[in-house]
Amino acid sequence: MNFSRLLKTTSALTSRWLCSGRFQSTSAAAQKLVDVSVDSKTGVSIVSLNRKPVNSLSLELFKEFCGVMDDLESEKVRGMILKSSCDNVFSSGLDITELYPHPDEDRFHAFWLWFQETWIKLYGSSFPTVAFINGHAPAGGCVLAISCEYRIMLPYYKIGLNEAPVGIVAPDWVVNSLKSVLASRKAEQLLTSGRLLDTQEAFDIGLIDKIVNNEEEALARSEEFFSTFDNVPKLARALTKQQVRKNEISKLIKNRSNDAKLFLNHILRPETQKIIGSYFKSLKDRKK
Ligand SMILES: CC/C=C\C/C=C\CCC/C=C/CC(=O)SCCNC(=O)CCNC(=O)[C@H](O)C(C)(C)COP(=O)(O)OP(=O)(O)OC[C@H]1O[C@@H](n2cnc3c(N)ncnc32)[C@H](O)[C@@H]1OP(=O)(O)O
Repeated sequence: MNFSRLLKTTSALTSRWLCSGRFQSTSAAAQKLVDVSVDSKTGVSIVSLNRKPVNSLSLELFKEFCGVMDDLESEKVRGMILKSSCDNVFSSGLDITELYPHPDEDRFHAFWLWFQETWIKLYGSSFPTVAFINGHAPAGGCVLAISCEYRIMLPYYKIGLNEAPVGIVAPDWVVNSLKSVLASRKAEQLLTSGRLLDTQEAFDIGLIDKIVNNEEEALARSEEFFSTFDNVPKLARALTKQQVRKNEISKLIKNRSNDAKLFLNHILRPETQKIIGSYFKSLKDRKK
């Protein structure tokens, strides 16, 4: 099966979950979790995550994001910049309330499939993608950033995969996305320590590509990146990118339901619930 078909294909079980209307947000019409605008100068789409206060990643946000990615694919956009509408936070990672306390199993299964779907669409997009990391990007926030092709970050924020210290083990598709950006040894150090790096450290190890001081500079640097493809036929660029990324994506597509079951089992373990619970409490207590 060729890769474009594979991207559209998923197991019957997965399709049933992704296509079912269950877990529809009642306020979806009232509040957009993902905003899209077009930079009139460059024709590039700017996609802003808009789930206040910290863009924690919920099932509803993933669903809306995937819809936006489908639209951008069919409009054949020149490029996309992913950023945040929240002050100081790009994304705070998975919404911990999807994981704790003791999530409803059906919802968690659907939540995980939509997280996978988001990664498949972002990592495998045909058009060029830039993450403008305009705030902190821990855990799932970092996953979104490393799924893009190019990363531009404002100073003095933190980025990294801090799952291990909270008892969470990253799945292989996350590990491999990180290894597509960093050498294996650096990726392992970052994952096993769970350390969050500041902008300068992230730049020094190659986790991000540019540091900018404001949005205007970010748009200019993004444009430099997008214009490197101006003389490359769109289809050849897209197929080449997918050629580089297809093994990881194909592996997940063939293993989606199992991957979801594995994480559900992990999350439901009393020890994992306990660790996530005390982590969440410490997050809340920080402000007291
Ligand atoms: C779990 C699945 C198993 C295996 C999968 C393993 C790996 C897969 C790879 C991807 C998976 C990642 C797992 C995660 O993403 S778990 C989430 C990890 N996120 C974090 O550790 C970040 C936590 N947040 C923060 O550190 C700070 O909030 C932040 C620096 C982002 C912003 O700080 P700020 O001071 O600006 O805001 P706060 O006052 O802290 O936050 C405002 C309110 O929002 C709540 N909050 C913050 N983050 C989350 C979150 N991720 N989920 C839910 N709620 C969150 C915070 O508690 C505050 O609430 P209130 O106090 O106002 O009620």
